[in-house]
Amino acid sequence: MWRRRLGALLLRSPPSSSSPAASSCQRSRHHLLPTEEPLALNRLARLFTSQAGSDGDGGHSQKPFIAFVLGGPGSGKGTQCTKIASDFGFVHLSAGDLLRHEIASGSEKGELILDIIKQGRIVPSEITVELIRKAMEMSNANKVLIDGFPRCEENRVAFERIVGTEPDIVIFFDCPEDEMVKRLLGRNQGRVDDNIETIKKRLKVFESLNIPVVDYYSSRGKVHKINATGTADEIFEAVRRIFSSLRF
Ligand SMILES: Nc1ncnc2c1ncn2[C@@H]1O[C@H](COP(=O)(O)OP(=O)(O)OP(=O)(O)O)[C@@H](O)[C@H]1O
Ligand SMILES: Nc1ccn([C@@H]2O[C@H](COP(=O)(O)O)[C@@H](O)[C@H]2O)c(=O)n1
Ligand SMILES: [Mg+2]
Repeated sequence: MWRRRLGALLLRSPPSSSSPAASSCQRSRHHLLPTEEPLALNRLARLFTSQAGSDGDGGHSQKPFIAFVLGGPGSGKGTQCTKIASDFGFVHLSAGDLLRHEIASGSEKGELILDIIKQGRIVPSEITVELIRKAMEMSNANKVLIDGFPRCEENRVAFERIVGTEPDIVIFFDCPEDEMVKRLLGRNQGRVDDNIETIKKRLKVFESLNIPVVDYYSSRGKVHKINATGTADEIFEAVRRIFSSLRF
């Protein structure tokens, strides 16, 4: 059972050091918020030790099929994920949406996340991975799209460590910067990061931290690169060809 393996992995995880919260991808080691590590590890350890060996929880006994969906800000990840979810029966988990939901909850962690998102930086990996892990557990899905994750090498490593698995495929939407900027400035959804100053920072972070992750998965033969120019429907035709050829 993939969850049981995850439990074992968690219980073997070496303790991380605590440090003041900052954007973890800008730092070189794994960091947790001061109160985060005992909370996360205890909760996870409890979950996986109490459920180990029990398939009667209604959960899937097999690892879900996981597609990471990457691309620059405004490249159309969310738009295409909605279509994939509807046509191919995937659950769509957007890392950005999960973080915004945490902000909306009014939690202390949400205040930290808001501050980082306003700066176009990357939220500490353990926070994001824990939100994704919980959402995966709750959805109980066997096909999952994880949109906007991993954004940096540390995100990637934290996912493998905490969730205990790798993506089956990685979709990469390749879009020119001027097109992404135009789309973001026209999005009009009231996002705190859709202003030209933050967009410039997000583009820099994308180039310096996210592209290396795409390169990593390319070297492992997992990346499907899609030209993200044209209409959303035209792009989805290319997406459809990829998903139609998969065996989940
Ligand atoms: N092919 C397209 N042509 C023109 N506009 C598009 C296209 N695809 C998406 N859009 C629009 O561009 C904006 C950004 O799209 P979307 O939210 O899907 O991007 P994203 O990659 O999820 O961005 P972010 O990383 O900021 O969440 C939206 O307003 C969306 O309606
Ligand atoms: N793995 C992630 C994903 C997102 N963020 C932060 O959220 C912002 C918005 O993300 P979108 O995918 O909705 O564009 C992003 O700019 C980051 O600040 C993150 O830290 N880690
Ligand atoms: Mg999005």
